[in-house]
Amino acid sequence: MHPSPRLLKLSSSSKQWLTRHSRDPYVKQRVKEGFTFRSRSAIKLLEIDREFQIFGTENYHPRVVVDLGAAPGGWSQVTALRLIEESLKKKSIPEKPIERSFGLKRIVDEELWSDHLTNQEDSTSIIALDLKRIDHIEGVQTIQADFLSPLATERLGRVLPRTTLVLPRTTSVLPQTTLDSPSVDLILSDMAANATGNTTADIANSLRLSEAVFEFAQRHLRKGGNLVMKYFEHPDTREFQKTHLNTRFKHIHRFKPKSSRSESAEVYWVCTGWHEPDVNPRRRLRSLASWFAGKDDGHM
Ligand SMILES: C[S@@+](CC[C@H](N)C(=O)[O-])C[C@H]1O[C@@H](n2cnc3c(N)ncnc32)[C@H](O)[C@@H]1O
Repeated sequence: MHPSPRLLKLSSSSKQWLTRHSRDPYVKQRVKEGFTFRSRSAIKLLEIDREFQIFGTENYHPRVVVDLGAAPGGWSQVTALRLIEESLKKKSIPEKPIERSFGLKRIVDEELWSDHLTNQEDSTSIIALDLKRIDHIEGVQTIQADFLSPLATERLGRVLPRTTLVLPRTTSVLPQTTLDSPSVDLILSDMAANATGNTTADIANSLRLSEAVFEFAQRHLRKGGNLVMKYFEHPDTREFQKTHLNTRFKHIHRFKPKSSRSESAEVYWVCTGWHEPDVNPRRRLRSLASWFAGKDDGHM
């Protein structure tokens, strides 16, 4: 077969990309059964969820999810669909696995969907942020901002649901004290800075994003909350895991989805069980020893 005239005009790297793209089974998978996820990345999140049940188990039901680096919106679509599925499961309404029915209308009818959005008990909050504009997704609030800018912090702070903690009264004279407590159950970050071609600079940029996500978790992730974050394999990212993630999460897994291209250095941290920093020196020493021995899954 002769290549089309349009293909002939492209550079050889673009041609290679197009050929690889058209043969990629995961690109085909995202346009299955009449519904198109906006990104191939959506399939990676489905894989992560299948492996680690990040959207729900019998006794874990995330209600507030923040999706960072969300454009064009594949992960947010998956999140919206999976949270509905889990809520239907709770109500014992038979759900169909979304791998087999990607379309929202195939999973729930309009009535169930609007019931889900208005029912306080079930209400979920999905907030998606990106430098780029994200087209509307039902059930998802979108923010266009640079996550590293103060504007993003301010806008996220404004839309995040508030959970107020009423502290016990110490005396009847002083007024009751209330505190805003963290409200986020799950943070997703598929953020990736544009590659510069300089590995040192690329790793530094990627670490800056990871550190900002960790700071966000310190302010907003509730106890027991979870985090899924993309990173690029490098000794510096190992160090970041040791000094940051290992001190605050109960379990840390490093997971490379099958749908992630093998030539890409991207991997995902799947971190569960956010907790206060561990101050027991003996336990910290034991965990560090097993970390150095390479036996851990990052568990401190
Ligand atoms: C791989 S894409 C995410 C794909 C997305 N998970 C999906 O399924 O559609 C990475 C995204 O990170 C965003 N990004 C990179 N740096 C960012 C920053 N500082 N603030 C916000 N978004 C950022 C990029 O604009 C890009 O859209």
